[in-house]
Amino acid sequence: MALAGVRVIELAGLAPAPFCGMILADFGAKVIRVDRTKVAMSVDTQARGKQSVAINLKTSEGVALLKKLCVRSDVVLEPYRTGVMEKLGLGPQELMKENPRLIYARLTGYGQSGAYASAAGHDINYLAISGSLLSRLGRSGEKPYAPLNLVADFAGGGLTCALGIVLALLERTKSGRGQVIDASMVEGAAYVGSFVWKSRSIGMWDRSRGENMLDSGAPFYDTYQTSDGKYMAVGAIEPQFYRELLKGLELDAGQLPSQMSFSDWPELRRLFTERFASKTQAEWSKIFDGTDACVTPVLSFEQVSSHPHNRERASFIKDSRGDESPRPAPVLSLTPAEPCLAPDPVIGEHTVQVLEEYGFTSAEIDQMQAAGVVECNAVKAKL
Ligand SMILES: C[C@H](CCC[C@@H](C)[C@H]1CC[C@H]2[C@@H]3[C@H](O)C[C@@H]4C[C@H](O)CC[C@]4(C)[C@H]3C[C@H](O)[C@]12C)C(=O)SCCNC(=O)CCNC(=O)[C@H](O)C(C)(C)COP(=O)(O)OP(=O)(O)OC[C@H]1O[C@@H](n2cnc3c(N)ncnc32)[C@H](O)[C@@H]1OP(=O)(O)O
Repeated sequence: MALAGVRVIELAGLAPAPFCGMILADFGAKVIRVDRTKVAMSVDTQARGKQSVAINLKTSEGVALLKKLCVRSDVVLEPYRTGVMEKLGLGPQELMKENPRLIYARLTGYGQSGAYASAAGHDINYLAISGSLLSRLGRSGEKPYAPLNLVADFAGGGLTCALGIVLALLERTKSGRGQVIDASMVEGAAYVGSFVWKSRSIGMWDRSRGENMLDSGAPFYDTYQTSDGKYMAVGAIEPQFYRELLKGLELDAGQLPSQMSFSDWPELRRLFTERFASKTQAEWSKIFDGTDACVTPVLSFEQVSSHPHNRERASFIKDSRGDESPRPAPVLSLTPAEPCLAPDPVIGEHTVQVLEEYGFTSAEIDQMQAAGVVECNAVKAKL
């Protein structure tokens, strides 16, 4: 796999950093998640392929231990509020002094500087501050709407940070040096939203929220309920695809206003709504599959892996417990990801194994466990 041989120390966080760690693990990195001790259960639902070491960083021995792990690692990924790592004596200066090749990835909401740097926040706040995004999301006449926590946490945060890490690893092959990555979810989300910013120049966002072509304003770019309470997604933007949409809906283009007549959009939407409500999702799929109308069923969790397209590409995988999740993307022809199918690690499951790999003796591990510096839960995990 592309990242085989790369060692990552991931400090346990909420959502974006775990996703970043999972991407690296899926593509072959050895990812060691550092959990707190005395925690009943991990909230990391994106722990695929990771190992867990439980270290109490509120002890000087725990801090010294983490430093030792970082000396022999390629990447440290930290998800804490600005200044937390420095307070622990684990800031970039300390860790990179001992390992100048270390890539120090800091994944935060607001970045390492600026008025909000040390404030608490979540996806919705980062999306709000990114400006172009939250202010533009939502239906006409309604308040802004946050679309799950996908944009800031995962696209702007976890994914962007993973890109930064891979870029830094690539650069290190030339300079031999690591670097600090300041991955701010506000900036990552705004960057993901570059299209919104840069397409203002062609008038894409001249109208109010929810009244433009791609923000649910246009009737040909929206979802419609079917007679069985399911939905179809319509993305028939280009005229040739729009013609196919009308054909499938059995609407006569000659009797309708022009596609791009804003003032007629409400009437067109009413017509489309009425038509879609007359058949089931399966019936509409049969009509539109194999056409260029850009009309697809809105699939539920239950439907997704059995949809013919996803099934053919094996786009969803099942782990050893039978739980389904998306296959890692993209697909690399030479070194594809090989996602681990074993259950996620419990906290401290790999403490002994990892510390032994990093050169600690059994006696040293026992001593740290007795002193409450580390927690080893391997036996519990096998029960
Ligand atoms: C919208 C998403 C968030 C969704 C998350 C939800 C999925 C989950 C949130 C709550 C979960 C539920 C809850 O936990 C209760 C149940 C628990 C049960 O086990 C499972 C079911 C639950 C219902 C559970 C279910 C779900 O998991 C939840 C609902 C997001 O937007 S995520 C993005 C958040 N933002 C960031 O990541 C930006 C950067 N980070 C921050 O700004 C802050 O970290 C943050 C997130 C604001 C949290 O601030 P906090 O004050 O709590 O922490 P920090 O200031 O960062 O400091 C960390 C302190 O911890 C110390 N520490 C770290 N590691 C160790 C260690 N190994 N040993 C000892 N101590 C450690 C560190 O030194 C800091 O200590 P100090 O405060 O003293 O400096």
